[in-house]
Amino acid sequence: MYMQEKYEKWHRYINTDNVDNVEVKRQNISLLAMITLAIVVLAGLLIVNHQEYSAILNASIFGGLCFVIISACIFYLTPFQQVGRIVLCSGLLVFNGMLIYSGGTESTALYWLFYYPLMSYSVTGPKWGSFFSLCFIVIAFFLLYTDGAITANYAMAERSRFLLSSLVIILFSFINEFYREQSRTKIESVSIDHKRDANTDALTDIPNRRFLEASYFPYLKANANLLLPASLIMTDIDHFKVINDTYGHDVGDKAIVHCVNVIKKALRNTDVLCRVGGEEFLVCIPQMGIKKAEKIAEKIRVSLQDTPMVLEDGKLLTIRSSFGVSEIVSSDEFNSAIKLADERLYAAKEKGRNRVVAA
Ligand SMILES: Nc1nc2c(ncn2[C@@H]2O[C@H](COP(=O)(O)OP(=O)(O)OP(=O)(O)O)[C@@H](O)[C@H]2O)c(=O)[nH]1
Repeated sequence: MYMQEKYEKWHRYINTDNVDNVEVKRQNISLLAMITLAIVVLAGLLIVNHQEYSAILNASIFGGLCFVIISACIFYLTPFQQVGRIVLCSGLLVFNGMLIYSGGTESTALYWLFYYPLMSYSVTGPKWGSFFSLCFIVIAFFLLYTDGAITANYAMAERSRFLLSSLVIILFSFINEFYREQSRTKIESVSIDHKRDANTDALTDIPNRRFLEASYFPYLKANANLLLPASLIMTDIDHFKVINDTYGHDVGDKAIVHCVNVIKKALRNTDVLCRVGGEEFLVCIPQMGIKKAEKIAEKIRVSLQDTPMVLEDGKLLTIRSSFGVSEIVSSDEFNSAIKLADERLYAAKEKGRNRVVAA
């Protein structure tokens, strides 16, 4: 869910799952590919070659395999997915150091290590990818250029070419990942702005009916244990056509904004006010039964009646409204609760308007 301080509280309920999901999927697929590949290659090497390998090489391959399995468990079995990614990259970093140290079969270990910067950027993103790549280069430099630090037998030219080509890979991995991240953030913010606009009523700046169906009701359903019972208050300005016909459409628009401001003042920060029709609004009140909601509706009715709109010539225009209240007890009742609130609203109109009907 989207949350940013400059926006109003209801914006955080706008469903942005499809915006964030693609990036998470990309990182997860990279991780899955890396885990699968690492398990197949490391287990295969151990099974086939363990008799030919030195003890330190067998130990480093086995240690690498354990790290991969531990990180896969953290990633898939706990909520700490970034920790799983970091454990994987840390484990493979240690494993790479041990490979450089032992040299692998006939000191060919360096050929196996170019994957690491690419993998760490792809799995953990630009910041952690740079951190792991930097550690990788520092460890490789130390091992390759410290006399007696390793048992492997690399040619001098091989050492310098390995470090240089690793640096080139790191540079391009960084550029790639950094700008991909920037463009993703930009696209994400444009996409979120579009979503926000599509969920907002242009005249009043409050959420519209689409917000209810696409974002808010799914949010209430997902958190039913915490937020239900909830109540709905449907309200419709009385004789609004007369206001339009008497004062003009512009004053009609201002009257709608005036009502929104008055209704908002009677609500809590967690309540959501939506414009669901021309002069029809729906208030959603989580964690509230119908009895209390009826009182809130009455409070709104009275404050609308007692807060006339000031016209341009200074005259006062009293706006009244009718209300229908219903309750959502379980998460399959959203549509029926809206229908019931609507029916009660029209019962209030039938009974003479400017009243609340809740039964
Ligand atoms: N100014 C303005 N008028 C609107 C807007 N949306 C709808 N309307 C008008 O609101 C009026 C609603 O009229 P009706 O549905 O007959 O309802 P009413 O006059 O309020 O009568 P009751 O609801 O029965 O009390 C219509 O004339 C619409 O054109 C809007 O955004 N701005």
